Amino acid sequence: MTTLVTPDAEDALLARTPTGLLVGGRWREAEDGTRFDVVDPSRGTVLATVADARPADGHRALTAAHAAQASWGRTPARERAEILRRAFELVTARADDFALLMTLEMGKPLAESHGEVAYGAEFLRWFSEEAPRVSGSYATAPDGRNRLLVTKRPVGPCLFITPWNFPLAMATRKIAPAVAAGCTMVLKPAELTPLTALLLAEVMAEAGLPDGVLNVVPTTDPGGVTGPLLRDDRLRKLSFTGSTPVGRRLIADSADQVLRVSMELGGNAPFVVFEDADLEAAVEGAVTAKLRNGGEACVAANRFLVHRSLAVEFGERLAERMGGYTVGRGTEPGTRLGPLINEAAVAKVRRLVDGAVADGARIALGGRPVEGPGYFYAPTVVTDVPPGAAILDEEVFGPVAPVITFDTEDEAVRLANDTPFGLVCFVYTRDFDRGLRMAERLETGMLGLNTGVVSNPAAPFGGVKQSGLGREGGREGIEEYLETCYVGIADPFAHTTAAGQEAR
Ligand SMILES: NC(=O)c1ccc[n+]([C@@H]2O[C@H](COP(=O)([O-])OP(=O)(O)OC[C@H]3O[C@@H](n4cnc5c(N)ncnc54)[C@H](O)[C@@H]3O)[C@@H](O)[C@H]2O)c1
Ligand SMILES: O=CCCC(=O)O
Repeated sequence: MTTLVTPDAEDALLARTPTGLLVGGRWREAEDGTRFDVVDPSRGTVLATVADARPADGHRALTAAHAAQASWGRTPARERAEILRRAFELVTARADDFALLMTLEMGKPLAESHGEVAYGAEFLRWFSEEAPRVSGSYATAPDGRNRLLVTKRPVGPCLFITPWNFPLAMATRKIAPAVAAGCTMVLKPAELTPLTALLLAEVMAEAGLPDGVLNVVPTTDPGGVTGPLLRDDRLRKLSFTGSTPVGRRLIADSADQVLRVSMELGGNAPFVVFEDADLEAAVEGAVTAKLRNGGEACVAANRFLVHRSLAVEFGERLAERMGGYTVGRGTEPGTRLGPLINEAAVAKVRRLVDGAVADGARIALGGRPVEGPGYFYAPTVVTDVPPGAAILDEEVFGPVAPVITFDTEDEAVRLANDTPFGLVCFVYTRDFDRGLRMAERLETGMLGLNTGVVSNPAAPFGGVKQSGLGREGGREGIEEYLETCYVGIADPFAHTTAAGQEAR
């Protein structure tokens, strides 16, 4: 079989990728020397073994971050910006390495991994430009007397917990604003995809990040390593990206220290197609919103709500387009859909699809795992899904598009909002007023109007309801890492002479 990358090139990259813990600028083994396997989801075989941090390693990492905080926080913003800019250039220069590593450990096709390199690197560039723009204000109180000086300072040492689905971008989306703001960090990457984060840490050091500013502790015991850090009063902030159940628990665990928290959690995105939509554009957007990252994205369209007058044709065209996707290992030419992350993910998708069929839905495409090694599930379109089916309530996190119908705008709004999540909605309509009405009526942090992609480092990414707290990216992203400090100053004219008072 031909591949875009030779096995030798894969081995060479894996051999030069760090596999230790990064603590205080030094690569080291776990305290008890344990390591864990990183698995290739397209084959089920072991790619590498990585040091498996223990609670003592997490403690050391926070000690290093805490020790580095004071001098890092005082480093001029321009210097921090230049480190980020160099990191952007280094990641871009090593795009082939980052892309291949993500394809190997996470499974997405190489072309998509390259897309993530560009996306992830852009957070470094965007926040290199934001770092020198942090500013405060000076004002006179409304009664004309005291002066109000408002400044910003770094929050302090942060803990980052990231998921496996975007191994680079979910890390840079946190690291870049933290560096820009002057915070130090402990990063715990997902145990399924630690290699990309470790390579990124190496590149950040090469870009000039001082020792101890970024510490990385992969572990198979995430609760055991991060729990004590949340209770340690040297930590000032937690930023988490992952599932809502884990996020909910981490918010509770952060309450003891009253930590600042940012939460990027799960979604259940509706993709609404009105009767006046450009149908071809809607199908195109639907394929992107569904199959980007193989459907393993928090912003993946999870429910297709289509006006009854278009539903049959939409379902047929969607099935035709998704059926054209070649499934395979991400390094093989022509592959457009890679494997799911592991066996449990395949079992979950299977349960949801089989459950919908048992409830009366119809399979228009696919509907089953792909035979053979690895964790593949065929592109799938399910139509006539009845209300109440679990597939409409849970994040599918796979290449499955359930289609349901509606008759009126009010019904579309009711169905779209009928979820505890509120991350993103997609709306297709040629009526701009209707688009704006939907932007105001839908309970969501983000809305794609006639587009299937909203993710952009220059935009505030985040959700409402149980999809999270706070925003990443955009002008807002750096604020998550800054504290506001206000200094009240006595009226500078209060004790001046009569002449001085006149000058007031
Ligand atoms: N809103 C967003 O920006 C966004 C982005 C990517 C993924 N996600 C969501 O993430 C989920 C998929 O990712 P996942 O399966 O890796 O999620 P997950 O919640 O299982 O794991 C996320 C991270 O949390 C860690 N973790 C798990 N249990 C923990 C514990 N008790 N204490 C501390 N850390 C713990 C994991 O090791 C991993 O690093 C989906 O729900 C997806 O929607 C959201
Ligand atoms: O999985 C969620 C994050 C995806 C994105 O940033 O586009």
